[in-house]
Amino acid sequence: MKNEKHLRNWLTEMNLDHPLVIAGPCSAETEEQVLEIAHQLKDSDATVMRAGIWKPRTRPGNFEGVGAIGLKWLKRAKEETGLMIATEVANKTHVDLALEADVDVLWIGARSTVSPFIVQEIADALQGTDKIVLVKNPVNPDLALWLGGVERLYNANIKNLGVIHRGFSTYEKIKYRNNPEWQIAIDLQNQFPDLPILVDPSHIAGDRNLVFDICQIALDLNYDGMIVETHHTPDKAWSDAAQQITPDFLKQMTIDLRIRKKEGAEEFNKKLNVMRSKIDVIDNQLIEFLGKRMQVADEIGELKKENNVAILQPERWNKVLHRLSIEGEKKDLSKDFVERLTKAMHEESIAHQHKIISQ
Ligand SMILES: C=C(O[C@@H]1C=C(C(=O)O)C=C[C@H]1O)C(=O)O
Repeated sequence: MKNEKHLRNWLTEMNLDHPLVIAGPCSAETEEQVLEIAHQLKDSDATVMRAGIWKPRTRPGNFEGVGAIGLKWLKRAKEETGLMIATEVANKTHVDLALEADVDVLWIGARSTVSPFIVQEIADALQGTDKIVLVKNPVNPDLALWLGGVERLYNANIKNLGVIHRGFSTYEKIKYRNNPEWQIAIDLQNQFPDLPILVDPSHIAGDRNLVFDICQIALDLNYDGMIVETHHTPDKAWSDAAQQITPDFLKQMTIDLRIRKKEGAEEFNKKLNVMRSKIDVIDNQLIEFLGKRMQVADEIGELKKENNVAILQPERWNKVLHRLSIEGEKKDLSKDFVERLTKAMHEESIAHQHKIISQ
């Protein structure tokens, strides 16, 4: 699959003057709930209403979705409000039932994207459909697996495609439920600038108080829209209560979010170019200094070789890490960034010395 302009046709044809909004509850719970939310979303920016019908949870024993009956409720919501409807599919039966109910947008969940078997089954069941199919990132930070999922659909002649960035699982506790790892989505956009990308702030955040900020970051990174869990009484939701927002909150949020221009005017460009040349000079210096650092690491490697001393020196390495994190703090660099940078430098100097010692 190559990037092609036509990848965004389905989105362009929606003719929206704002980012695409897909909103609705984590799970369809009752017919009344689905219809109530649909009517509250009717005069919002939402074009599509979402609701989970089948909800396999991390651990069994929780509410696992209402099943196929929920599709009837969604269909009724569509008839009454004109909203398009969306749900998650995870196997051929789901696809067949969703197509029968004329669901407009189908998405593949993060736990399905990890499995090429499942994605292929879904792709085969959807073969040639003109429905919109969105692929959530896999739970693990693996861009090839994510794109592989999209490609399986593309190869099954499904042309209305997009991706949803919902963040990645981590073992350590972090501020977010799922780590956004924005760089992965940026890499995806670099390879496929015309493949529509939506943010799922609800699953990244796990907390409704963070939803706005995540949407703003995504818009600043040129995302095309958002899929947001929205419930009329979020605290009473049967699943993911903490991360759902109300339709009113959504309406205010889409007013408050700042949509920035892709490019600026002439005066802006002049100033920008001056600043960018400064960055270019500094980047060159950084590379030059890194090269110099590696030359010294090479000399240390020669010395270690002559004296038969191990490459990794944990005590020295810990001192370097500690010293640079203090220096970084003084320069207003985040601890996390300095740590990652220092580790990357260390890895490179270990690789250099390894090459020397094994010669
Ligand atoms: C350069 C050395 O080798 C390794 C690389 C280090 C670094 O890049 O700063 C530090 C300690 C060693 O693990 C060294 O021993 O000083």
